Amino acid sequence: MKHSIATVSLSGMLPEKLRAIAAAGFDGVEIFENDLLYYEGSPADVKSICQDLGLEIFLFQPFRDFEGMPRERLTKNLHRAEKKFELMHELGVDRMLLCSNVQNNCIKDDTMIMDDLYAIAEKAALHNIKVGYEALAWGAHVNSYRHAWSLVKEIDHPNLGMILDSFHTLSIKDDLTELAYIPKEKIFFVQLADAPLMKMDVLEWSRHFRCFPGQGQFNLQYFLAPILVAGYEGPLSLEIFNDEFRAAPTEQTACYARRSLLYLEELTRNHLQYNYITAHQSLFSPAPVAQYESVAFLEFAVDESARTELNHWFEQLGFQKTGQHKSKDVSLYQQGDINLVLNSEPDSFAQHYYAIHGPSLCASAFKVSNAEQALTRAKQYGCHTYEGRLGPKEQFIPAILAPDGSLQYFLDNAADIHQTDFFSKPNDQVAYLNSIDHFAIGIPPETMDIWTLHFKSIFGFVTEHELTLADPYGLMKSKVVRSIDSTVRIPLNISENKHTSIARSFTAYRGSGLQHVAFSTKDIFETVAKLQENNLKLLKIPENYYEDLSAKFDLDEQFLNKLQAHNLLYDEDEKGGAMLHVYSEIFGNRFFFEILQRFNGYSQYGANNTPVRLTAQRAANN
Ligand SMILES: O=C(O)c1ccc(O)c(O)c1
Ligand SMILES: [Mg+2]
Repeated sequence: MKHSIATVSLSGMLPEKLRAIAAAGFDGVEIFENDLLYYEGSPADVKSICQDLGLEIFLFQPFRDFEGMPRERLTKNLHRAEKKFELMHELGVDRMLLCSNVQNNCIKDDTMIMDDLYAIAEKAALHNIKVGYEALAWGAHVNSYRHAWSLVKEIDHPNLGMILDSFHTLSIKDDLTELAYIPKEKIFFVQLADAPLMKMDVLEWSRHFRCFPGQGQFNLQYFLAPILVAGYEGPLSLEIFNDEFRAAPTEQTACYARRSLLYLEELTRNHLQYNYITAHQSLFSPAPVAQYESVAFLEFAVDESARTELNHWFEQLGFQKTGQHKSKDVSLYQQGDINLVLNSEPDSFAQHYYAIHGPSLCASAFKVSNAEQALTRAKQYGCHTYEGRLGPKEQFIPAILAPDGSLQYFLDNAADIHQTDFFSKPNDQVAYLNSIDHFAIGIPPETMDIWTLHFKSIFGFVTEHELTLADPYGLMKSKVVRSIDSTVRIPLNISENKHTSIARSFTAYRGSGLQHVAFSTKDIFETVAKLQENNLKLLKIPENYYEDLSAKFDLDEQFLNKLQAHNLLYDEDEKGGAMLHVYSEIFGNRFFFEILQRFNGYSQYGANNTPVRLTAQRAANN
C-alpha cells in the first residue's frame, strides 16, 4: 500500500522533513498547516520540492472549528475555507482534513451541523476539492467516527467524506464494527498512530504521547483490518504528535516511521488471514520470523589492556579460552552453552567501535532456526546489513546494524564456526555457569521506542511492561524485549537523570552500551563458592537487606544466613516462583555480571532488588 506521513511527526524545518520522508521511502505526505505557515517559501515552492523528491501531497490539514458555530460566523468561516482551497491549489493537493469543532460555543445540533457540512462541501465542489471530516476524540459535539459517519452518510455529498484516525477511535475504545460498512469511496483518508495506555486527558495524551504503530499498546490491526475489508485502497498515513520525536534525529525517525507501517501491514495481514479473510494482496508480506533459540555469543571490542583485564575477569568467572581465531586477533571463551568473544583485530569493525566507545559490546549473535531467513526479513524491513572482511576459510555470518550501530549476527550453525574459524581446544573444565539468561543494555531515553520496534518487527519479539526503579541519584526505567518462548531476553534500560548509573555508563561509553550480562547456573551456592575461590569481586549487600527479606518472605534463619554469607539476593513472584542472584562489581563504570538461578518457573528479573543493587554498586564504585 502507499505510505504517507504528516509533516508534524518529525523534527526540523519543512524541506529537511520532506527530504528525510523521501529518503525513508514514503510515497507522499500530509502537509500540516503550521509547517507551511512557518516556512519562508511559497506553497508553490513546497509543491516543487515535493515534486523533485518524488513525493505526492496527499492531504492538507487541519481546518478547524467550522461546523455548528453561531450563525453570524458561518459566512466568515466559508470564506476562510475558500482561502485555504486556493492555497491548496498552489500546493497541488485536492484533499483537506476538517476536524470536528472543539469550541465551547459550538451548537450541539446535528441538523445545523449537517447544513454547515453541506455548505463547505458545495464550496469545495466549486474548487474540485474533497473535504474529509475527522471526529476528534475531544470534539465538543462530534467525538466519534460513528457520529461523524452518521452525518456524512446523511448529507451524501460527493465532496464530503470521512477521515479515520486510529488514535481518536481507539483512545475512546469505540466500537470498530461499523468501519467495515463505510463505502470505500467515502473513506477519504486513513491516519494511524499508536499510543501507550495512559490515564490522562485525551487531548494531552494525543498531542504528546502518540507513537508509531508497534511502539504503543493499541491493537492497530483491529482498526485497520475492517477499513481494508471496506475496500479502502488509499494511503496509510502516520500522524504522530510526540515530544520525543519532535527532538529526535529527522532521518532516523523517518526510517523507523516507515518501518512501523510495514510492521502494521504485516500484523494486519496476519490478523485478516487468522479470520479467514483474504488479505489485501498489496499488504507487506516479509519472510516469517525465524525462531530465536539462544544468544550464540557476545563480542566485546577491546584493546590490549582491556583484553588482559577481561581475560582475567572471564577466568575468574570460570570461563576457559577455547579458541584463537585462525586469521584474526579474536579469542573465544566458553563455559556451558555460553560463548564470549574478545576482539582486538586491527582495522576491523570492533576496532572502530572501540575507538568511539572504549571497551564495549560491539556485537551480539543470535542462534536462529534459519539465518538466511532472518537476514532476508531484516532486509525487507529496510535494515542496514553489514559484511566484514573475511579471512581465509572464515565463514560468512549475516549481520545487521542495531539502532546504536552495534552488530547483530544471525547464526544457524553456531557450533560450526568454532571449528572453521578458530583453532580450538575442548573445554575440559567443569561448567558452573550454563547459559546467558539475559543481557541488558543502557540506551538514550529517546531511543526506547526505536529499539522496541526493532526487536518487535525484525526479531518478532514481545515486550514486557516498563518498570520504573529507584537509583540513589534518580530513576531508571526498564523494559524487557524477549523472544516469545523467553530463549532470548534483553532488558532495555533508560534514565533521564544525569547522575544515575545508567547516565554514568553513557558517559563512559559515549552512548548506549552493555549494562550487564546475567548467566544462569544450576547450583548457585556451589557456583558462588567457586567464584569466591577464584577471587571474583562480588558486590557486597548490606545487612539491612536481609533483615527486610526475613520480614517480607517466609524464609528460615539458616537459609537467610546462607544468603547473606554469599551476598545473594532473593525474589519471589506471585505464582510461587523464586530467584537467587548475585552480582559482580562493575567493570570500569560500564558493565557487570550477574549470576542467577530461577526456581519454579520464576519469569521476572529480580527488579525488586535493583535499587539495592544500584545503591550497593554506587557505594563500592564511588
Ligand atoms: O490535535 C489536533 O488538533 C489534531 C489535528 C488534526 C488531526 O488530524 C488530529 O488527529 C488531531
Ligand atoms: Mg488525525
